[in-house]
Amino acid sequence: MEPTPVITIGLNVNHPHFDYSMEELQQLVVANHMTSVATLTQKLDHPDAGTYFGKGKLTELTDLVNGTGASTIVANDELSPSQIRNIETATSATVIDRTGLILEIFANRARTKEAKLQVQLAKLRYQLPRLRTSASQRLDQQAAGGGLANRGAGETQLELNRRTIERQITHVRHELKELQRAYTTQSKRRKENQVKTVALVGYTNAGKSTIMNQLVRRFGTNEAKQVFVKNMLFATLDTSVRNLELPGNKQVLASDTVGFVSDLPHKLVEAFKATLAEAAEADLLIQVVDYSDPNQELMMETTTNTLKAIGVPDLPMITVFNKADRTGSRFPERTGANLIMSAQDPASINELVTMMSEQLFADYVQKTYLIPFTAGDLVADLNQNFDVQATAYEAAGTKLTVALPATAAARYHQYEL
Ligand SMILES: Nc1nc2c(ncn2[C@@H]2O[C@H](COP(=O)(O)OP(=O)(O)OP(=O)(O)O)[C@@H](O)[C@H]2O)c(=O)[nH]1
Ligand SMILES: [Mg+2]
Repeated sequence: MEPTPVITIGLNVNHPHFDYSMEELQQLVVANHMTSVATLTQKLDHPDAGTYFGKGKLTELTDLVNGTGASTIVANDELSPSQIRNIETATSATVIDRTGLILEIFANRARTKEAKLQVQLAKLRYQLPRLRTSASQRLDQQAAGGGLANRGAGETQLELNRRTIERQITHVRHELKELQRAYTTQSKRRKENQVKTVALVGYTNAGKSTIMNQLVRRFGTNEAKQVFVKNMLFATLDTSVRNLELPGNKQVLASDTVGFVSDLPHKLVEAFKATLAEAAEADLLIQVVDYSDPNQELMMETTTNTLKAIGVPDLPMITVFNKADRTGSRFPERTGANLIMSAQDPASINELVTMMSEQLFADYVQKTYLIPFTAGDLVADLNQNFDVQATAYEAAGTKLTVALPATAAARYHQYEL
């Protein structure tokens, strides 16, 4: 199927990164299987309350619609319902705003039950106020035309629609709660098992899923389970968790999360709070940045703000400047908790894993034990669960040098040399 041709429009109201946000709108359009055939922008002190653009620009837009034959207009801002309707009336084209566009992408891309419910909830919340405004304006028109009887009927219909949506919202929230209860149980079990968790977070298209796949390929306990990678905004919408075993028998759960974007609709941030709970509870965050993108600072700022908005606390973080192969920079190159790297480069992945290990297993201690031959099971235990660095067989038993968490070391205290 050919992508739908659209016209992208934007209003520059003192926007510090206006050009970039328009560029990103083009990519969002592509992610929704559309293509922008023309762009129209205007600089104003404030949007026109009724028509977004000023009068002259609106005429220009109408001409552009007629000239290009595009039947859809995509606006770079969230529009009011009356702005949408007025532009549609003037141009005879369908208008989608930035929030509606992102909601559509998410709706088409959601795969798991939870993601689908989250998106559905966000859509319903987006519709609710729109329903009220548009319907009440219809009521005004009816009232102007006379007939009080009509007005009553209209109100009833409006009430009915609103109640239907509210009921759906309640229903979806209930289903989500059920799912989250299951999730909480899982996460509690993980905590009890003291398995360390890391979450890959960052701007959409930075390479989070690619890094996840490299980690799974090299350290995964179930190699087949790769995650979806694509050069497209919002390739990942669900959090996927994978088991890793880092060198030294170090168990780690890694989660790949939904990417962020500037001006991510508030309703969606809300909606993905639960999905991103994985990140909120992680022992370590790996923020992935596209080092080859000139707008990387803005992207990092957006990531920080979004993490804050969804209530992720200040967690230990490694910042990965990815796609260095597309820049002139040397890689892998580490400075403190920052790593310049490429997801395609095995040495980079090794360096990242070293950094992860250092952060996650800082509470590991090194011990030397002498395990009598009568307690041979313990030797197998230590080998299976921890990082055994040296083994020697002596007359009194097996001598092992092991790196292990302090809490576990307490269990073997009596054998310590
Ligand atoms: N050249 C180069 N390309 C990369 C690198 N890492 C990822 N990519 C490419 O960047 C694109 C996006 O990668 P993903 O891993 O899907 O990005 P993501 O951060 O998971 O994106 P979302 O799921 O949309 O948030 C894909 O085309 C990858 O092949 C890298 O180190 N170098
Ligand atoms: Mg991804």
